[in-house]
Amino acid sequence: MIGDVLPTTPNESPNWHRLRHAIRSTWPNRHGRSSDIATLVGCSGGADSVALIRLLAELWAEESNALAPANEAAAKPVAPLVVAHCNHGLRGEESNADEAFVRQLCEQLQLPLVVHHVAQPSESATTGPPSDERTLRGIRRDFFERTAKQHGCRYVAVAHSADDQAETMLHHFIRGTGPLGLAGIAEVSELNTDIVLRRPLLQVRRGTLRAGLREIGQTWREDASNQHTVYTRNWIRHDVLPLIESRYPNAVEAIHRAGTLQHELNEMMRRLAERWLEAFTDFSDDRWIIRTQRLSQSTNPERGTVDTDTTCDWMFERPVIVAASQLAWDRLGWSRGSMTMQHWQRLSGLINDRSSWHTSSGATPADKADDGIDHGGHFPGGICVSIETEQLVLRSE
Ligand SMILES: Nc1ncnc2c1ncn2[C@@H]1O[C@H](COP(=O)(O)OP(=O)(O)OP(=O)(O)O)[C@@H](O)[C@H]1O
Repeated sequence: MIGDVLPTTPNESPNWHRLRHAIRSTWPNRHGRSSDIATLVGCSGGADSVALIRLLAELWAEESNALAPANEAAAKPVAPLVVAHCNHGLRGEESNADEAFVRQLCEQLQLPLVVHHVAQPSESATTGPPSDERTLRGIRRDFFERTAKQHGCRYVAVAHSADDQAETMLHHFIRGTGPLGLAGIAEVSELNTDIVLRRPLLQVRRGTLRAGLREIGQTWREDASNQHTVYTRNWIRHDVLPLIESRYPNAVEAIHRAGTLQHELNEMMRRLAERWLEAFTDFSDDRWIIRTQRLSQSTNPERGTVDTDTTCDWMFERPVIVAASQLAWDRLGWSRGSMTMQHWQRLSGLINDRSSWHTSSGATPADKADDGIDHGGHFPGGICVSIETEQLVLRSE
C-alpha cells in the first residue's frame, strides 16, 4: 500500500497538475492501468528525482484507490514501486544527509527503499573513491540492474529532464560526437534484455519540476557541487544555456526536437546496419568475417558500381558500414571506448577498398589514414584486420 499523498486542486498547484498530466501521458498504460508493472525508481534526493517518486507514488495511489472499493476480489493489486538510492559517499556528511532525506521521504510515502553504499577505499589505498561521472553512472546502473532483478521490476525509472537533455546534447556537440551522441538521451532504452530504462520527465523543464514541488510543499536536497562551473556540465547549465536562452527562449525545446529527429534517423540506420551485417558478414568465436566475395557479387563489374538488381547502393555508403561495424563491435564485446570517428571511417575505407577484395590470403591491408601513415590494419583495443581468401577478418589480438 502506498502512503497518502495530499490532494491539491489545479488552481492551487497548476505546475504540479501539469506534471501529473505529463506523467500519465508518458507512462505506459495497459488496459487503462499504469501501475501494473513493477518499477524501480532511482532517487538521489535532488529535485527531479524527488518529483518523479512523488508523481509515480500519486499515480500508483490513485489507481490503487480506484480499484479497491469496486470489486476487491477481482481487482489486481498495484505492482511494487521500489525506490533505489545509491550513496556514493563522496561528500561525507552531505551524502549521508541525502540518504536520510530519501529514507524519510520513502517512509512518508510508504515506499520500499533499497540503499547501496559504495565501498570506500581503505586508509592505506593510494587512490580515492571513483568520482568521475562516467564511473559513478556505471556503478548506479549496475546497482539498478541488480536491484530491479531482485525485486522483479521490469522498469527502471530515472528523472532526467528536458534541461538535462539539452545540456547533454550541447556537451556532446562541443566535445565531438557521432550520430548517437547527437540524439542525446533516449526516453526509453534497454538496461538489459529483461529491464527497460524509462525517463518519463525528459520532455519536462527543470523549472516546472521545482515549481511543482514548491506548490505541494515538497522539499529536496541541493548538491552544492552542482554549482561549481569548473565542471563543463555545470558551466553549460549555469552559464552557456542561460546565455543562449536569453536570445532564443525556446532553445531547450528546439535542441530536444533535433535530438528526437536524430534518434529516428539512428533507428533507421541501425536497421540498415543489421541488414548489412546479415548480407555480408559472419561471426565466428571472437572474429568478425566480412565476405568480400559477397560484396563483390553485389557490384556490377562493368560499371564498377553497385548492381541495384541484387542489392542497393546504400549498402556501400560509409555511414551504413560505420554503423554496422559498431554493431559488430558490440556483438563481440570489443571496447568502443578508444575508437574515434576517424577510426570508424578508416575501417569503413578498408572494407570498401575493392582492390583488397581479391588480394591473396595472408596480406595485411594497406591502410593509410589522414595522417598518411600505414597503420597496417590495426585499431585501438588490439583489433587487427587481415585479408584471407575472399574475406576480411577482424580479430582481437
Ligand atoms: N545517487 C543516486 N541514487 C539513485 N538514483 C540516482 C542517483 N543519482 C542520480 N540518480 C538518478 O539518475 C537521474 C539522473 O542523474 P543526475 O546525476 O542527472 O541526477 P541529479 O543531478 O542528482 O538530479 P536529480 O536527483 O534532481 O534528478 C536522477 O534523476 C535519478 O533518477
